[in-house]
Amino acid sequence: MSAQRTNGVIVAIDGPSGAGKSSITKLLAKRLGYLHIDTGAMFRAVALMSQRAGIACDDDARLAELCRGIEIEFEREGEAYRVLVNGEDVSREIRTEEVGLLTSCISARKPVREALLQMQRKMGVKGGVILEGRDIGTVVFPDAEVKFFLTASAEERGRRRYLELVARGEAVSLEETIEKVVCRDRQDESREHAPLKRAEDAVPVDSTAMTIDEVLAFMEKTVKERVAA
Ligand SMILES: Nc1ncnc2c1ncn2[C@@H]1O[C@H](COP(=O)(O)OP(=O)(O)O)[C@@H](O)[C@H]1O
Ligand SMILES: Nc1ccn([C@@H]2O[C@H](COP(=O)(O)OP(=O)(O)O)[C@@H](O)[C@H]2O)c(=O)n1
Repeated sequence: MSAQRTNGVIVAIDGPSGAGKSSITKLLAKRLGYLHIDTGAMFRAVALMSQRAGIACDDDARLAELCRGIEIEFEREGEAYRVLVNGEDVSREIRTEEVGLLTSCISARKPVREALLQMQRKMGVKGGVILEGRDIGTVVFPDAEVKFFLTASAEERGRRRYLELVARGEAVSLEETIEKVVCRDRQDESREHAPLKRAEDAVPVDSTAMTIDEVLAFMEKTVKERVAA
């Protein structure tokens, strides 16, 4: 293990939307006493700020300038966490479907990826962390001690997202939600910089027919075995 990992190992969890990354990471981090870093929330925060500033999705110069002036923090309170941008709590605002789709465009831009890469490495370098996203095991921490690639069928991931939106009171259809999930995945997989893909040494986990508890138990066991080895 790298000498910089004074707090423990780094666990990377990557995968497409709705695979269960955030839910599992939150629970796994609690069990292991590790810090949870939701990198998707960081990209969402940048997307929200670019929307507010009226920056076009492909205006790299203005996106670079925006990123230079942004400070993103996670404020933790028990199991919950808030996402702060320059001190403002944007936790709710970044979770809409609209911001999700915009995020997928913004996150493909090089200046945005470079800025967040530096922030994420700084947050995780000491170890004792689980980072979840799309490129953690391939780009952010290719030397992470444990890597998972969490997937589920597009139908199941769309169904999960649909249930979440309905519970929030949003009027959406199942078909439309599955379509949006598939569209965002395709965009994330086909981009030039840090596309969504499984690292060769990541453990694949297909959660289509697994409960959250089953996925959690498998990952916890895997991390503990790797750490012991
Ligand atoms: N294995 C699972 N079985 C059923 N529902 C799940 C499972 N994993 C996650 N979910 C639910 O699916 C939704 C999306 O999960 P989330 O953790 O936000 O995925 P991601 O972070 O990969 O986008 C949440 O409502 C979550 O409770
Ligand atoms: N490490 C990461 C994390 C997220 N992202 C981008 O951010 C978007 C939102 O990520 P998220 O994890 O919050 O999305 P959901 O899985 O919650 O739908 C993704 O669709 C990607 O475009 C990324 O490019 N790299």
